Amino acid sequence: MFRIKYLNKISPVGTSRFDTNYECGEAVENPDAIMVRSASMHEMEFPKNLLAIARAGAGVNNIPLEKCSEQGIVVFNTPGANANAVKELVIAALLLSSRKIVPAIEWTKTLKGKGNEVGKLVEKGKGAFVGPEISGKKLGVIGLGAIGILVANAAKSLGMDVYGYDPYLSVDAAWGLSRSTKHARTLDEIYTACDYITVHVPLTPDTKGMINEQTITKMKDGVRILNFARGDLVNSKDIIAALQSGKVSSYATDFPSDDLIGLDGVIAIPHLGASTPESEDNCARMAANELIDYLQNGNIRNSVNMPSICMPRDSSIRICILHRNIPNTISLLSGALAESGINIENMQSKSKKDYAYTILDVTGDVKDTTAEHIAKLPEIIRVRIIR
Ligand SMILES: NC(=O)C1=CN([C@@H]2O[C@H](COP(=O)(O)OP(=O)(O)OC[C@H]3O[C@@H](n4cnc5c(N)ncnc54)[C@H](O)[C@@H]3O)[C@@H](O)[C@H]2O)C=CC1
Ligand SMILES: O=C(O)CCC(=O)C(=O)O
Repeated sequence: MFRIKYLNKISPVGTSRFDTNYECGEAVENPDAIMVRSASMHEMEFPKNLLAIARAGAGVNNIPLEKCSEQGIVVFNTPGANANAVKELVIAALLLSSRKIVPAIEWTKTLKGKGNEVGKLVEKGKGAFVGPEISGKKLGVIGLGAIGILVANAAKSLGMDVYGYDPYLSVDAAWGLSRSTKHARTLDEIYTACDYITVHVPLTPDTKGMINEQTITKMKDGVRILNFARGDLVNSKDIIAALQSGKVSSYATDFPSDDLIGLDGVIAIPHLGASTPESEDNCARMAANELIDYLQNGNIRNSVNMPSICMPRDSSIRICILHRNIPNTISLLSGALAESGINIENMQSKSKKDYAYTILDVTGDVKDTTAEHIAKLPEIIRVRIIR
């Protein structure tokens, strides 16, 4: 029996994947795995037996990755599963930021009760809400991952001239990108050329505050900025100053903070990027499948802190070892198993930065003490025997 704790509401399309071998829910104690959306886990103490965390979504800045790696906790996310939902909201925000739609709707509400005068007042007042078309304008997309690519391609089909910047662009992503997207080799190319700039990078120490006074100064006067990635990518104080000076004409964000709410030019949305039934279902399904395959088979797919390994089961006993990425670890492992008379039928080992994962399908007399024996070897973080 595995115990799965939910830290947020997870779509039943995912949770229904767990059969009677699982006890699941928000009240589950001492879990083997956790499913989470945006809840912050930075202050949490993890139980010793916690094997995995699945983020039903893309961003993992709410999870203490290094602490998880050190404790042998595999962290999964669901790449691309909510990308279309975010893309659609970003396209909506491009139009909202251009056409002054939100203040216009608010103003229209003030006409309530004016009776037959409404039509006349509308025609008289609408001039305050003129805003440019997006067609023919330059859009800079920073970060061409699952979301950035969809935004770039959709904007292209709406007639925009799209510039993309991503120094780590994957080959798969490059194949998916419209060929007419202009390749910006530096951020400055985006900043100096674009009328609209949208950010789709993860929040990391490198990207934190990347939109700030210094970078805004390089942008065109009246630039419109969209942030549907993470609030801390943009320095709030600097964007507020730029909105007040008119340098930035609009800031659309999915991450409101107290200082931004209600300011002229700010379009603040309550983190709705992934809030569609389709994306909630996709993320939950993918996250549940990742957990099930890891808990039952030791396979790792879409982990952000450990290498991916998926190996078909070759024998009824599988030994899964998370360890540090240090030379000679594999030979120590195979030596220890040989000493215990255990034969390796099949194995895979992969590393990711400082960590590595080895799966061994074995035959022989694997005792419960075998795991304890292997765990005593240097650089081993966690050993699991799956029967
Ligand atoms: N508003 C919302 O509800 C949602 C927000 N997000 C946010 O959007 C971010 C992106 O999501 P996905 O596109 O699904 O992730 P992804 O991992 O597919 O794409 C991220 C891209 O950013 C690129 N990148 C990383 N550092 C960069 C840098 N310094 N400069 C330029 N490019 C850089 C990577 O190479 C990658 O191609 C997530 O990390 C998350 O924070 C994601 C889903 C929903
Ligand atoms: O689960 C959510 O609603 C948030 C989605 C998100 O921000 C992400 O996937 O990074």
